[in-house]
Amino acid sequence: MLRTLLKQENDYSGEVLDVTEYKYILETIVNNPYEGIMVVNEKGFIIMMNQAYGEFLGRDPQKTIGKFVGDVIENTRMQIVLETGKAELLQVQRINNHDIVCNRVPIRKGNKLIGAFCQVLFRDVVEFKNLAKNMDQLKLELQYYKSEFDKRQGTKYTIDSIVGMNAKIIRLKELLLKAGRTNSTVLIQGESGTGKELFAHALHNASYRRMGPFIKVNCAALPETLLESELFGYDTGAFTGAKKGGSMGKFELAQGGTIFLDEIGDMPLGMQAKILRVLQEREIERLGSGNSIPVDVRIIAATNQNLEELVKKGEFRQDLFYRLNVVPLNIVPLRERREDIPLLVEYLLLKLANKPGFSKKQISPEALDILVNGHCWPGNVRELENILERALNFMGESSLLKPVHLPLEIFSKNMNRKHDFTQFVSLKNSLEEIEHMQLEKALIATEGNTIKAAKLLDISKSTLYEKIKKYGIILKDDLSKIG
Ligand SMILES: Nc1ncnc2c1ncn2[C@@H]1O[C@H](COP(=O)(O)OP(=O)(O)OP(=O)(O)O)[C@@H](O)[C@H]1O
Repeated sequence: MLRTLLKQENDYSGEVLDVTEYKYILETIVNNPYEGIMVVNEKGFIIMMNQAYGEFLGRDPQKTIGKFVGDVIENTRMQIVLETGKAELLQVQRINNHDIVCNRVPIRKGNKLIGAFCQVLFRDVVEFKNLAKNMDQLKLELQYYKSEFDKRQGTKYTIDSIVGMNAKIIRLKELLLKAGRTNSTVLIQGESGTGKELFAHALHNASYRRMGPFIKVNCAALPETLLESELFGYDTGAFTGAKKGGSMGKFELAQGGTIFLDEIGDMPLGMQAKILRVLQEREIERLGSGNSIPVDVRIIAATNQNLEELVKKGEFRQDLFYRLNVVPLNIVPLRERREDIPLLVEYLLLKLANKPGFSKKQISPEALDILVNGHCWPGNVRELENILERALNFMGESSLLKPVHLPLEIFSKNMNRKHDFTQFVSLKNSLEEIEHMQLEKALIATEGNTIKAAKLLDISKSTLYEKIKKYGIILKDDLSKIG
């Protein structure tokens, strides 16, 4: 019948097994030395027992044939399986002082139950427990690597995270989307804190590689020898202390995804030659191995240095520069797109509000005016983010970010600034505004010490208290509560 089945159900064009071969295969399976197998008829009499089961019982299997199963095997439940007709899988059964793990399965011919078989999967539950333990361990390891992998991917930013309506930023976003459709190498240049990494994340997420890994390498952070093994991995014995079995490098980890070579301008010349080779050949060689491994990786490089200048000085390879600069993205410094500052402030205040300990705050027009017009932003968006975070720390319970909450150097530079929005403010109001600011500033500078603050402002302590009351300044021991 099995033979007919094979003939009917298989389109398999190879040779069909004949009955003798089939019998041989089945016998080999039944007699395999790793698994005890026993078969009973519908009445519970043993009709087959393999050598492995016999050895485990310490009996000659042939001599068990025809005996009632309950007389041969301790704690057997074969009769129950025959009664219920239900399989019992992965059951623990105590035999010869061992807790074995077995399957008990009924055998049917049509609707009729004609017997059952038992399969000993583990001769001791300890074996099984060890396996389960190993599996738990593997599950934990898998979870760990998964979370590490997700962390490495860490591409939480998309094109929508790039805030800005400046024409150059819009053009850059368009370029980014176009580059997302290709596999071309991208070189992102821009001052520190302009958002180069943000653009790299967004590009990865805008590309077909978004489901693949995003692997970042800081080329400035490691000495040449370490950088090489970090990038290309190594084989067993590549150097003293090399892990047995070797290790994958970042290029291999980035297979199918993107590798982000940050601070490429700081890469040593020797390494530059090796990166050039990867760009040309699209393959890498682990340290200490003669074998090439093909890599399917998109390369994004970034630097805050002027690479062309470095090329002129002989500190950066010209050929590598050309290879990297296929799609150039030059990020505009913040001082050249001041019109984006209000948008960025709004976005960053929201972003900060999600951090523990912070809540949503508004910014006063005066403070915003200072941020837009009163500072040159050498640290770009990162500096703006830091300044806002610092201000939130100073503000305490106050809901409005005022100039006084800005860092001293920015605040003092802008003390006399005529705010753009100030059209016709009564003299009384503007004087009060300045007085209020000065009071808060002095209290911040003296960490809430009223004697020192009064001295700084050249007024008496009682006048200081009067004014504190007038402007509703909350004095708390904690400086951060001054609002
Ligand atoms: N256009 C933008 N919109 C929103 N957030 C931005 C923008 N540009 C930068 N940021 C934020 O500013 C911070 C600094 O950005 P990022 O780390 O990408 O700068 P970078 O140019 O890579 O800096 P570095 O050269 O120092 O490595 C990040 O928190 C980033 O999210």
